[in-house]
Amino acid sequence: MQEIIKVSQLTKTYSGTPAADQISLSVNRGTVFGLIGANGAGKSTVIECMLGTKKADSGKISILGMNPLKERKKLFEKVGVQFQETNYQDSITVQELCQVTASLYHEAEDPLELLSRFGIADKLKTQVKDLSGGQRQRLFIILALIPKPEVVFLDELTTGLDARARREVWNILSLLKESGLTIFLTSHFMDEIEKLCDCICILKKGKIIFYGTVSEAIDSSPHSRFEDAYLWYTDEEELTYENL
Ligand SMILES: Nc1ncnc2c1ncn2[C@@H]1O[C@H](COP(=O)(O)OP(=O)(O)OP(=O)(O)O)[C@@H](O)[C@H]1O
Repeated sequence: MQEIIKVSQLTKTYSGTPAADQISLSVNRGTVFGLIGANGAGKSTVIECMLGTKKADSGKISILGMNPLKERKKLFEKVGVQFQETNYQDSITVQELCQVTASLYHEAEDPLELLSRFGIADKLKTQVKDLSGGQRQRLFIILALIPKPEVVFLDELTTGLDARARREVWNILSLLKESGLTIFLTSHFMDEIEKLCDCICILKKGKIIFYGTVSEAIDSSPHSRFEDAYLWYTDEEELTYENL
């Protein structure tokens, strides 16, 4: 299997406190990798350093054989990104946003074809702010796919979606995986991680506390359900009980 992403010993510190501490991971082509952990565990920091939007203090990062800091422009022709708090101007329509995005790349997918494939071609003239949550997330996936990427980064893609919309997004991601796309995602939903990810990495306070498959995570914990195992790894279980 071809290694698409390789991170070795990545460290990023804010005011002396490491937000990412000696992180090493590897993602093979056509697989789905899930980076998980509690709020503040360091997921966004790791992703931003991987994409070169933040500079790591130390460590090596290679995506599609490129260094994201040195070859950012070239890399972004091959990588699709959807960030957690992407803000678009309020009055922009779906069509305008797709066109602006497509214009950023040498070789772009036809947005109309993608909109049709994901069932929102009828929303072309709709303003992005007027889309439902599920339609907006589908649009964000489409925007990430416009550069015809070999790998996509999806940060908390299904947050705020209802159960049906989440399932729709899962189906889309499964189809994309079948088509050979490599997917790197973060999520706070363990059912989603269990359903989609071939390999996971659990972060706690910037450090990797588990790396492997969901089944391995369950097997190495005292629990039989993945969410219980995750809470056990991250010590969130007590907190959850206290909150009940
Ligand atoms: N620019 C910054 N300056 C100082 N501290 C920061 C900065 N960015 C992040 N941090 C800190 O680094 C730690 C990791 O934050 P990060 O956003 O990477 O976590 P996360 O796992 O993505 O969290 P969430 O699930 O809430 O999105 C947190 O303690 C956060 O407060």
